[in-house]
Amino acid sequence: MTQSGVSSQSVLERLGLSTPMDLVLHFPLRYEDETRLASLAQARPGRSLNAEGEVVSAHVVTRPRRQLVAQLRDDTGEIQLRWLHFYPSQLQQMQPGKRWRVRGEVRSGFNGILELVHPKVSQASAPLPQRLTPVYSSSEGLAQKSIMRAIESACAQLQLTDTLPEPVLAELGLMSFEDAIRTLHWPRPQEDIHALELRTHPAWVRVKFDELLAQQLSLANARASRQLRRATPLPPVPASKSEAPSLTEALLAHLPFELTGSQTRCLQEIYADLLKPHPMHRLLQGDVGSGKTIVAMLAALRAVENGQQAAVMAPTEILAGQHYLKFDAWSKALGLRCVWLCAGLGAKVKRQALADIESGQAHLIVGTQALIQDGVVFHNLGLAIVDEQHRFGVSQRLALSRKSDHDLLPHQLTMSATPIPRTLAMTFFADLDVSVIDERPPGRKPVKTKLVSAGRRDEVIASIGHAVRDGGQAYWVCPLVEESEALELQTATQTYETLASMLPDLRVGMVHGRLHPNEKSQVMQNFSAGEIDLLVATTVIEVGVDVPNAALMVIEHAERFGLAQLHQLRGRVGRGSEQSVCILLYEQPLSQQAQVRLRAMYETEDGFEIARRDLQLRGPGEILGSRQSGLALLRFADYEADALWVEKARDLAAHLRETYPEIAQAHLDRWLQGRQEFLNG
Ligand SMILES: Nc1ncnc2c1ncn2[C@@H]1O[C@H](COP(=O)(O)OP(=O)(O)OP(=O)(O)O)[C@@H](O)[C@H]1O
Repeated sequence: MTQSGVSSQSVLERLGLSTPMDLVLHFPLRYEDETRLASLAQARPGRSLNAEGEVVSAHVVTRPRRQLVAQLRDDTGEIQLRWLHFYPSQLQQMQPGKRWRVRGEVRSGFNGILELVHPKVSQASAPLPQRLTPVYSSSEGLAQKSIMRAIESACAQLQLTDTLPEPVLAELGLMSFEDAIRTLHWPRPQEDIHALELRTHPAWVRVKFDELLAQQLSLANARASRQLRRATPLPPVPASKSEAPSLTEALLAHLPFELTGSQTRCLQEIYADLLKPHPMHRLLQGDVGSGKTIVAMLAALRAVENGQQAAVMAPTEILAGQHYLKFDAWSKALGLRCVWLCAGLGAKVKRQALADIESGQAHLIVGTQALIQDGVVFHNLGLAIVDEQHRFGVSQRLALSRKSDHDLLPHQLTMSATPIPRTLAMTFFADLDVSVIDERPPGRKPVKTKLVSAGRRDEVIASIGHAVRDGGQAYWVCPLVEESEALELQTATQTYETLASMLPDLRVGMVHGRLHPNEKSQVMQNFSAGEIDLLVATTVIEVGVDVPNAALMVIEHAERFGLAQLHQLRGRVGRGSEQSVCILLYEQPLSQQAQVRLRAMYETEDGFEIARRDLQLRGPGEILGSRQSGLALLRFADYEADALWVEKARDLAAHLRETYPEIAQAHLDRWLQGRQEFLNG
């Protein structure tokens, strides 16, 4: 029991330390060196001191407040000891003539007198510890000693045997597990405290490597278990005897453009997966406007050609609606039926849609989360396409895959317009195969980005008037109000009214999150059809909106938006052959972070570069979604600083699984203890 009466066990559990492995991996925050004694003359302000001496005097002073002050002396000098709160026993302890060992941080007190405030006091001449003293993060009611004892007993219980064979350690230049753990908890005096605290010490390298290895093994297991699942292979279907072109050939002939090399390569990668009797699990990445939609449609057609259905799910009605417009137009051209499903459908239309999905009359189905609701029964779902997957929870993503019959899983293609560097993707989405569209359709001019201070708002409004009178269309993106959707709507409405009155000859429209889905898609359709000149919008237009004639975008209060979000928004322009302009209106003063973001937007239009800078600003967890990326599995390793080890861990994981599965299992078992995330990858 601890002083407060709470058991140490329950405090440890509150700290998340419930298994022996949790305790073994509860490393010190810092260390103190009590293995050497210094003389009092060596005391320096700001440094810690471990010294012995004799009490010369001790008394209680009452001004400015009651406190205990003592003087300690050795052959070289003196130091003052001070307690702001004290027990009578401490006054007793400090009787003149007694010798003590004291330890603490030296500070320069009143009149420059060097002193230790609340020093640690122990017997003089006691043997010095042989190891550096660890200091652990703790919680009220749990003494450092109790944590140390718990860790010691956990180490004894686990025995710290190595999961990796000697030759592997030698080849990688790694310390043994036991040495690493002992060094981290009880370092020898000669160890480099700095490297230990900065987590660059070889002992840290070993722990981080073990963690990365467990992560890679876990992801590889997830991938392997997918290989055991079955899916219907979707091979190319030869054109019919009548020599009519296949659906794919017909669509390619119908398109007003040729696929880029990048699109073709990604499509080939998808086709190769679809040939297999296991479910595809591929991420299609491409910068904004790189042309992912047509690649997804061609993949969907491969399912349809094989007599299977394909479904496309997107996280917002606007995005799903944009996809639907395209998929439906292509379907009509091919004589196929594409069905739309979202929450706001009227009862009759919904009934018909559900019936068509179940009977197989619907070849393609596009919609929102409504697709994974209980009432939706697919006739035979061969391919599930999920857009902007990081916006869905894991269970929602998987739910669509489970919408197939029996034990056959559909193939799964996820799409993302938030490109992350390829190596990062391969490392952290190790359970996904990745295709990247890294080329833009030809003829696109780079978007001109201008940073304009809010003081020049009126000039900007006037320039919209000019652009529209020249036949263009424009977006005006309203400020993000994170705290309140209602306030955001209010701002949008005011902006709409101001712009409409300042630009009376323009047809101004407005779209925001609170609109009924049908109204939203009506506004978007009107804008696409050129019936609206200026669209005032909240960030609902962030993803997927594709109106090539809109070549001007103004983002108000650009400093409030995240970098990825600004890039997505800007991606709505620059989709036609016209020169596009994106005006970032900002309000002074700018925070340091906002300056970095706006500068990045000004300097580059490359989504991968933007993603790289965003990673630096926000760290990967925010961007990738920590749960689905395997990042949740990492407590110690850092994706960037330890990139070199990530690759080695990946190689070793593959080697062990192939050649020494029992070692792979033992390693994973050790790291699994208490870490549920490792269980299913
Ligand atoms: N190979 C191509 N050549 C010319 N235009 C193309 C090509 N591929 C796609 N496009 C056109 O480029 C525009 C952008 O394509 P798409 O909407 O698929 O981009 P995206 O990758 O989905 O981007 P976002 O994530 O921003 O929506 C569309 O108007 C599309 O018709």
